[in-house]
Order: sequence, then C-alpha cells, then structure tokens
Amino acid sequence: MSLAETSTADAPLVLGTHTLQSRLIVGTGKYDTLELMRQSLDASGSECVTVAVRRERLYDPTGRNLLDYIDFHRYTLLPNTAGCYNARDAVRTAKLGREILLGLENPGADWVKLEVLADTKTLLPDPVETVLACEQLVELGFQVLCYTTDDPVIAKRLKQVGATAVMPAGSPIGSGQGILNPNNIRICLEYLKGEDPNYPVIVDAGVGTASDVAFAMELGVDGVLLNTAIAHAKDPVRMAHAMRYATEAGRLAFQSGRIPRRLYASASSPEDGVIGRTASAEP
Ligand SMILES: CC(=O)[C@@H](O)[C@H](O)COP(=O)(O)O
Repeated sequence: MSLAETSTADAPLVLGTHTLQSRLIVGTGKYDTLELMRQSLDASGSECVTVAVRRERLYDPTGRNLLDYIDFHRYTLLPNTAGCYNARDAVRTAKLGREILLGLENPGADWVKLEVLADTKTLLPDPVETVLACEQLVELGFQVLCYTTDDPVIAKRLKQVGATAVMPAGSPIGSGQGILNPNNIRICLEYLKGEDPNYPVIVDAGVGTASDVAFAMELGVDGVLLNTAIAHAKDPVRMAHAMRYATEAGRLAFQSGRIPRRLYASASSPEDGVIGRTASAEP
C-alpha cells in the first residue's frame, strides 16, 4: 500500500451484517443492454447492486437473464421493492426476493431495499405505507434499507421502527435534479446520527452527475445509491468511473473538513511587510 493510500484509508460502510468497501450502491435497470450494465457495474467499483424483484424485463431481447450478468462472488445483491404502492405488496415482494436469493445462495437474502411509492408521476415514497412496511419487515427478520423522502421526521420514525439504514431521496427517482434540499439532508443526519454516529444514512435517487454525488458525500452521508445517472448517460461506463471517483472525493472532503465560507477574501500569501503597499481595504 502506498503512502497516499495509507493516509486516505477509510473504514468500510457497515449496513447491518453487511460490510462494503465501496460507498456507492448501484441499480441494474434502464441499461440499453445487459452487457453495458455489466461493464458499468464493473467501472463503478461497487460491491452491492440492487435488483427490482418485480422487474418487468428480467430477460433481454435475446432471452438472456439479468442475473447471468452479475457475478455473485463479487456483488452482494440488494433486492428492492420498486413498483410497490402499498405496504402489503412491498412485504410480499420482499419475501419473494428473499426466496429467490436463498435459492441463489447470495448473501443478500437477509436484507431488502424498501421502496413504497405514492404515485407513478412523482415516484415519491408514501411515508405512511413505508413506515408500516418497514415495521412489518423488521418483525419478519429483514434488515431494511429504507428509501424515503428527505423529511427528517419520517426518517427518525423509520429508525425508531428498526430500519437498518435510512435512505432519503436527493430528488425524485430518475429526475437527475441532484440534492434539492441539502438542509433537510443535514437535519436527517443530525436526527439519525446525533446519538449514534455510526447509523448509516444513504442518499438514494435523483442524482444527475458526479458533482451531485460528491456534494451528497460532502454533507456527511455514508453512501449514495444511484441508477439513472449512469444507465442513461451518453457513455455509461465512463460515467460509472466518474461516480466512483466522486463518491471517494466527496467522502475524503467530508472527512477533511471544508474551510468556512467567508464574505471577504483572504490573501494566499502573507499581507505583512509588503513592499510599496498602496491598496486599501475598501474600493
Ligand atoms: C435503482 C433504484 O433502486 C432506484 O429506484 C433508485 O432510487 C435510484 O434512483 P435514480 O435512478 O434516480 O438514481
């Protein structure tokens, strides 16, 4: 390990019983081809990929299965309940995901990304049904990674009912609008990590490009989950690289502590003893 690597070494991301070296979790949907998805997952450096259990297109036009393109030795699968609009469907879908992954002997059988949406136009989470489903899934022994709005009150409630991680949206799924309300994310972090600094908070959904990811990480979240920004980029593989570096850069910047914003300038070289000084503080 080089000196640079030693000095930037980071703790892994711990999500319940799962430990991940990469803080980027990526989706598997929306790719033009499964081969492009495979290459993009590889470039992202992620070790955890989320798969919609109710996925409509599990097979590509040539009849090949999505799961044939995911190396189970390399990636932990995170089944998700995308496409569910009430707690009952979400719980049923999570159980189905568990059965599928048990059959595949993938370690992802014991967890789920809970997504209970309110409507098809906004794809925003339904907070009431999300809390209900989270409670039931925890009762059933799932480790629940819970997609939610950026509302700190709901985020806190999800932690109270036993969510393993809370994952507030930066902005609506697939919108690419980035982090619309950083102050809400800051309050989520305060509420969720106040007495428990290791409690995982992940921004899930809405990022459009690498700077959105870096910004999220600089706020102090533990990771980012994204899909569309890579899958729908002009060059998904290149964007996956960008997202990987942005996650790492944002994390390093957060750990380093940014300088405070100042209204006025502060010269980079000493002001004292400048020869022949004529400038004044005011214009
Ligand atoms: C893949 C997945 O789980 C999505 O529902 C997730 O919320 C990502 O959203 P973006 O596609 O906006 O990154």
